[in-house]
Amino acid sequence: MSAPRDVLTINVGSATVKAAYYTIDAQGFLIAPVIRAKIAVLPEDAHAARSADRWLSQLLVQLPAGAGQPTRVAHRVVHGATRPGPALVTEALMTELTALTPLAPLHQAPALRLIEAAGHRWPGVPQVAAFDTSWHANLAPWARRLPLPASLHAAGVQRYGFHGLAFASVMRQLIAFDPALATARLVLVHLGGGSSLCAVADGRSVDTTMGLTPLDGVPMATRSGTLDPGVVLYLAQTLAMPLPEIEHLLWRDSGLRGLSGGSGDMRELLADTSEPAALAREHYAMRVAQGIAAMATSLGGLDGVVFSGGVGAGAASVRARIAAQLGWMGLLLDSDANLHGGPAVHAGAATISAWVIQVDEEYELLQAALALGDE
Ligand SMILES: Nc1ncnc2c1ncn2[C@@H]1O[C@H](COP(=O)(O)OP(=O)(O)O)[C@@H](O)[C@H]1O
Ligand SMILES: CC(=O)OP(=O)(O)O
Ligand SMILES: [Mg+2]
Repeated sequence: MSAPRDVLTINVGSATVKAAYYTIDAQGFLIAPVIRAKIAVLPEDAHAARSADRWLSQLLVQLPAGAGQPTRVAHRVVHGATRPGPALVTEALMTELTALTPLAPLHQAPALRLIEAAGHRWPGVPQVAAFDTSWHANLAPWARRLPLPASLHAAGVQRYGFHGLAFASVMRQLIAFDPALATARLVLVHLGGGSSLCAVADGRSVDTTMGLTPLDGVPMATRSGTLDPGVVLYLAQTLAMPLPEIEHLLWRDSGLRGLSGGSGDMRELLADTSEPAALAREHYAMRVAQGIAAMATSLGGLDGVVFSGGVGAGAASVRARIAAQLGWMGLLLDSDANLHGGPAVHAGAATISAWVIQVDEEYELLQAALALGDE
């Protein structure tokens, strides 16, 4: 198989679907500007099977006509269980990834349907899947284990962690700014539609806030994050709430949306002067700040914090509010630098450096496509 020349990348997030089109030479160097496309995921897109082909069309019309003939397509697939790296899409792989669908209901099915839609549109064009979970392949054993019996661990009920392409992108860019950070103790704070934190030592994930599914950890736009498991039992047993309703509640009606009683979109919440919106912002910032301290504890100390994602990189006031809880540990932001979005946003007196990075998951997908280029 010859080296890929035109790579289309597709990244299904919970709030957005992002595509990028790369034209590269045989050595993998870009020979034309990257072209990007983005669409919002709407509530009616919950029925992913019907949305994938339309999403692909909507993305393609944002790309120039010549960009319609990729020689390789690379997809972000959120759940890859313990797969350590990207893989070429085969029927066997699709079967394996389909079995993981219940563990990532907002992401897995849409990504798999997009793989099928691209397969129909460009028959014979090789496709690559790159997994969010692969970044966490070296989690500390104690972090990998959930506090449950070993038989469940053996059955796959473990912490996998997510946002791996985003974290890889953050580290790639961060090290370019300051090579010394390659060996530092870092907490990566990815706040988007979904949000998770990652404790990084020597460039590797050792702990993270998401677990078996991307429902765990800090509260998100519409997901609850960590919740007393007794709540789920109470909803089912005492309130007789059917399981599909519980699932809908936890994935789509909780987090910022549940707290505010309205929007889960941080841009809207920041403009909302109501009391529930204020409570939602406060709860969110406190839980994220606690998460940073928890991840720092996993590392035994902290050298740097990096904010990313739509909220993390886009909302200076949210960063300021989170950092305001962590001054005691030496996280101090420079208000001007923070307002302007960095990349370095720490104050002179800070003992922990702070950064803002725009993730480029699409570039990580390109690397995955190139890595499998000659198979
Ligand atoms: N400038 C901004 N300020 C605050 N929030 C923002 C900003 N830009 C985007 N967001 C929020 O970021 C979320 C989308 O983040 P993103 O990382 O792009 O999405 P996804 O999780 O789908 O990858 C949306 O919920 C939106 O509320
Ligand atoms: C894993 C996950 O939640 O991804 P996103 O934030 O892109 O929805
Ligand atoms: Mg994302």
